[in-house]
Amino acid sequence: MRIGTSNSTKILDSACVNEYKIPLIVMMENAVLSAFKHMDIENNQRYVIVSGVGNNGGDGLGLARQLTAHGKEVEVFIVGKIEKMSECSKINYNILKAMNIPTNIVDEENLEYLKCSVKKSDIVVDCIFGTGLEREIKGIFYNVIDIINQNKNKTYSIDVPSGINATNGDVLGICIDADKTISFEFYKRGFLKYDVKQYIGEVIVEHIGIPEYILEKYDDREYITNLDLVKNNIKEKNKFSFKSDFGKVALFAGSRGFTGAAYISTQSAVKCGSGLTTLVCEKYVQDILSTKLCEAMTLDIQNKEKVKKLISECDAIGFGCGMGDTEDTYTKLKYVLENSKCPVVIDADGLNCLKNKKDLLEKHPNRIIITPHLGEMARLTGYSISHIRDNKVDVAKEFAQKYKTIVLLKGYETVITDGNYTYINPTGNSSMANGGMGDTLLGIITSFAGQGMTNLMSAVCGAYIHGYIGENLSKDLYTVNASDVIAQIPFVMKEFVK
Ligand SMILES: NC(=O)C1=CN([C@@H]2O[C@H](COP(=O)(O)OP(=O)(O)OC[C@H]3O[C@@H](n4cnc5c(N)ncnc54)[C@H](OP(=O)(O)O)[C@@H]3O)[C@@H](O)[C@H]2O)[C@@H](O)CC1
Ligand SMILES: [K+]
Repeated sequence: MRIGTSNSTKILDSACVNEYKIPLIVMMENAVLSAFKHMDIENNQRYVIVSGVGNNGGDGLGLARQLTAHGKEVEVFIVGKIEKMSECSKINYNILKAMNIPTNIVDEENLEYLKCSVKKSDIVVDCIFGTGLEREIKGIFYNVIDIINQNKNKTYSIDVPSGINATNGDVLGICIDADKTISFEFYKRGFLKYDVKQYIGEVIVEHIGIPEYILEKYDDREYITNLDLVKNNIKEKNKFSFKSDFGKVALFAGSRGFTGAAYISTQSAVKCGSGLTTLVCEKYVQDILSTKLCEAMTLDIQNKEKVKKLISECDAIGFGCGMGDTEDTYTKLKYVLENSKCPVVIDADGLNCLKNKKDLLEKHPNRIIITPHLGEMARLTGYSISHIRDNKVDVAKEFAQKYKTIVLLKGYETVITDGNYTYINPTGNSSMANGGMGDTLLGIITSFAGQGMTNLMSAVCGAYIHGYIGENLSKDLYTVNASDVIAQIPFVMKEFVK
């Protein structure tokens, strides 16, 4: 699914109209018909359409016609100056007048009447503002939105709940509290903002007849990951394959009190299908884990010669889980990066130790994947956590471009980007918010990178599968732990294999 802003909608609109000669009224009617499918006409009879005078309003006027044609009781309210009505809205307005479908122009005098109609309706369809909302909402527009929110039974918003800035999610004074939002072509970027989730209800993204190749040409390269993309990246195991075909990976993890992190990240890589997995750790961690890890090998990190040989031959390396935020961790990371050529996935203390030494990232462009949570990203960038949360896509992209890394910024709707292409992960839930989950994710991503997926796709597919497993398990489990996820990895990979 594509993510877009007000600007992307404008650019797409003008390309369709000017370059591909699709008249706007054709796209508007497609929008009307697409939205109509989601009006739940089987269970509802009374509709109130509230339209502005821009094209979002035009969508509403078209919907009023379609709903009437299907035998529904429809009342239309228009808010704004009729003389400013957009060309396509006017076409739909004139059709309504010719068909004797009653329309009310909202003013101070009939607000009470609007209130009664909203109260009596099954569904209010909000078509006041869409992507064209530009400034703070005041006066009669404010009152209308307030009346809808206070008196509605249900509200369905067309394209954007009126009052929300589609680009950044700011609420411009007031906004419709939608039960459902039917958006066109793009999941609006503003909907990613955490504070806005409470207003958008269920979001459906509908097509309005624009061919795929035009969308591809004009999209912003920002997407919500879908299952097909993940499936396309998980390949059937060829019957003639050897373990060497599935990647040799090493995990640098663990310290005293944090042996679990080493176990979890290593075992995740094993279960994900890596051909050969080695945990590289301090001797005391090795002594604890070498009996627990049956399939993976272990190596004492002080055995310099063997470590050097291993990392020079590895297909991917995971680094950082439970290692401690120390100078020693930084020295080890530097050594790993300088003596290997493969992708390196860095998490947790591997990131914390970089906070004042990001030049190490610059020295190794195009091979590092970092997987910070908000706190780790704050330490790395110097931005506050709230700034990162509200601007997560921009912050992740900026960092990825500057340091030429893949950034996987964890949180509600994890962001994954190489600075050019960006994916938002839709899977996972709060049942997974417990220790060890990040270690699992690192193991999965390292394994995928070692098996030959691109670094970006390793992170995208890793995040998707990790969240997918957690979400499924949470139907039966109150808390989903890392070991629950690890056990499910091979089953889900089998389910996803093409
Ligand atoms: N390709 C697609 O995706 C297609 C999209 N389509 C639809 O078009 C929608 C975009 O339409 P749009 O560009 O006409 O903007 P829209 O949201 O109706 O708002 C503009 C109006 O609001 C007004 N206004 C703004 N802020 C205000 C404020 N604070 N307070 C008061 N007034 C304010 C502004 O007035 P002005 O600023 O000119 O004074 C103007 O009158 C899009 O969301 C989708 O639903 C389809 O129909 C076709 C294909
Ligand atoms: K709207």
